[in-house]
Amino acid sequence: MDDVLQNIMDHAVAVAREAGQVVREALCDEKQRDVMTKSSTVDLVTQTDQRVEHLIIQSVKKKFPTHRFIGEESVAAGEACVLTDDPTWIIDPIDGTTNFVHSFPFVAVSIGFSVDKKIQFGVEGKGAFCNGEPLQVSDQEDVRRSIIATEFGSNRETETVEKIFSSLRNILNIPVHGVRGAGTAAVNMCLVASGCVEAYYEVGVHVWDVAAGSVIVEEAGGVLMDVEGGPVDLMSRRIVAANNGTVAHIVKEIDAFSPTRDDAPPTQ
Ligand SMILES: O=P(O)(O)OC(CO)CO
Ligand SMILES: [Mg+2]
Ligand SMILES: [Mg+2]
Repeated sequence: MDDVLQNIMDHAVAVAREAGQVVREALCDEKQRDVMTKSSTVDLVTQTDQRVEHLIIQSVKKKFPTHRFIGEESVAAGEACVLTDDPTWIIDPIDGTTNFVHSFPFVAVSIGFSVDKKIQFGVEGKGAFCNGEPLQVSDQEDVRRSIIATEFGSNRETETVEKIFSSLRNILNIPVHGVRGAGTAAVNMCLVASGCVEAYYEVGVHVWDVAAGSVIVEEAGGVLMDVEGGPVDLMSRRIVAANNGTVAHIVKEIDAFSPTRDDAPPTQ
């Protein structure tokens, strides 16, 4: 990794730790978990999500004034969600806001960095690390001996819920050892990267949920694909992250659908 990228990554790690401390403290303070809603009554946000995103963006702007941002709460406030070739920070200040609101203790600050539309950190084969320890995906080849992670999302339209349950039924009937969900895409992807979950799939995620996790999974030796088996498209709101191509065959059990893309032009 060249010095410029290393410098950017060091800043990302420092600001993520600072943001993590704010989230950790807010978890113990009911006032900082006051809930508001966004696209639906189950799409939650708090002042802490907004405050943490502001903290990260301001900190990065000071050091890298020409860089661009895609931030979950900025997009919710009306900013465009467009990935260009420019250096871009893709930020989810709290991934797992529903967990956060309920003090269910699995949340992540998720920060990805892209140049030329490719997520950069770690792409040069340097590996993925958790507190300095290298991460490695599971070597399990048999999906029947696997744990699969997924989530139910925040879309409660009947047709969507039916498809989510249809996929879940198919996966359970393989049969797999178990199905789990941490309530955060970023943590689910880190569970794949760390080898305790073989695969994670979801339809309905956003680019800020999966940008950072995608490179962590790949650097830990895993594979990414679309839920219909093609190449992953981080703006498509569909993702499979697996330990290897064999377990990734769960794609044939997924009842795929296509939510509105993150980079779709806003409807008037
Ligand atoms: O808590 P957030 O950031 O809304 O993210 C959810 C999915 O969109 C969990 O990954
Ligand atoms: Mg999120
Ligand atoms: Mg979030």
